[in-house]
Amino acid sequence: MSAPLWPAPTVTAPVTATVRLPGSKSVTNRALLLAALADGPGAVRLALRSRDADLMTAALRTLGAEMTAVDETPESADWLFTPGPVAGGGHIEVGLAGTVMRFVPPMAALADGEVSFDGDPAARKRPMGTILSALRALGAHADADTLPFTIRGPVTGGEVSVDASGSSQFVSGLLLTAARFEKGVTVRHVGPPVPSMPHIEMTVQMLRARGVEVDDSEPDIWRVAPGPIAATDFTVEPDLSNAAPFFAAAMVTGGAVTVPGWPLETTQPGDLLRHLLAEMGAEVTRVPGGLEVRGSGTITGIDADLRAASELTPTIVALAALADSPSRLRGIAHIRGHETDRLAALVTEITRLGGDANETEDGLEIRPRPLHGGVFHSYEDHRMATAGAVIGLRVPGVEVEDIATTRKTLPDFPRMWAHMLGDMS
Ligand SMILES: O=C(O)C1=C[C@@H](OP(=O)(O)O)[C@@H](O)[C@H](O)C1
Ligand SMILES: C=C(OP(=O)(O)O)C(=O)O
Repeated sequence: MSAPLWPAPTVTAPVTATVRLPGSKSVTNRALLLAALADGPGAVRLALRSRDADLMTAALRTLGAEMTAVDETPESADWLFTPGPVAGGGHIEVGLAGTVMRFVPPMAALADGEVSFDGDPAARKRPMGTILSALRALGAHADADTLPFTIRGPVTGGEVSVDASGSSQFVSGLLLTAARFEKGVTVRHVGPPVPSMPHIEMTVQMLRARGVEVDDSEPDIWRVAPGPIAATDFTVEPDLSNAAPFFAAAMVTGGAVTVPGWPLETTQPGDLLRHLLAEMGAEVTRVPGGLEVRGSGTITGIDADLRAASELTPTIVALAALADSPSRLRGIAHIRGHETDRLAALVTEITRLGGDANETEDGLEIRPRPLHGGVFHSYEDHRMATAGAVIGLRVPGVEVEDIATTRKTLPDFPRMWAHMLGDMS
């Protein structure tokens, strides 16, 4: 059965809007897990509500966390935690969430009893072997190398070598729980470069903010000392990566989009949009309390290494397909293991609309050509769906299949998109 089609709105006038974004998926899911492991009652405020965040809260409850949502809106919740021992015996559904499938198993290895994991059919294809072998090396039992699997502790911790070139989440997952391992952990990466390094910095910074001792002074080695994780009252930043399609709307239409609450300093890789979009021809300005992106309507192609911010690739590709010169994106071989094989999916969908793109060993080449309408498939990938919406702004007749898949990290993308466009479409 095919998913419903969403006619992407096309606009001719410049889009001018302020777009308030809900909390970061990456920060929310780290903060929730750390609050559940903390040494006392704490709070996670303005936590994202979305499929990935809901999967994390359900997983933590399965592991015994006592948590109550207060001040709920459709987009956010303030969670109050009363931590207790990690409980085994349960089953956890990870959906298609990398942060749940890679961050929760190390925590489950603290439980006294088995914990089983499964996820969407597409999740069974995502790489898991690296973190499951690492958990085995640290004392736990894991009965498979992909979903579904069962974890049984105890995990004692110690030293482990991993090849994290497939995902930074292998490192983040081990570090997040490691302070609770008897011996802490030393993770040594051996292999091609680790992608998405800002996400590891996010992990390290959030651990340090909770009193955990982390040594990252040597490249590719992270040491976490055993000890308590301090309880905090913590507020989640807006999701800067999710700003990408909205800023892209300003660029495609020659308008201006402002995102309030853009932090002055952050570990979110979405902050790299400031440089990437400027390089593609946007005027990017910090305005009081936010960030404004203004487009001229003309987009310049880009030659960029996106390894640090690989989750921005689908939006950058949508812009590149509408640019006035070719683009080359490098350093992103590992996104073949994201929600879908993003390199293949982007080439297929851009080509389907009359565009010209190809895969390289570690990225994509895009040569702009006039595009026509058609179905843009989303492959259960929220960022593929929003890339289709961006192209549809300029190309009439684009229909995005399964726009609801955007619920992975945004509670109501179609409403936000319509709100941004006002009555222009
Ligand atoms: O730790 C995180 O929150 C994330 C890390 C990155 O994963 P990869 O290192 O697999 O790219 C990123 O792409 C993903 O969206 C979120
Ligand atoms: C790669 C992504 O997600 P995940 O956290 O599931 O890895 C993403 O959001 O682009």
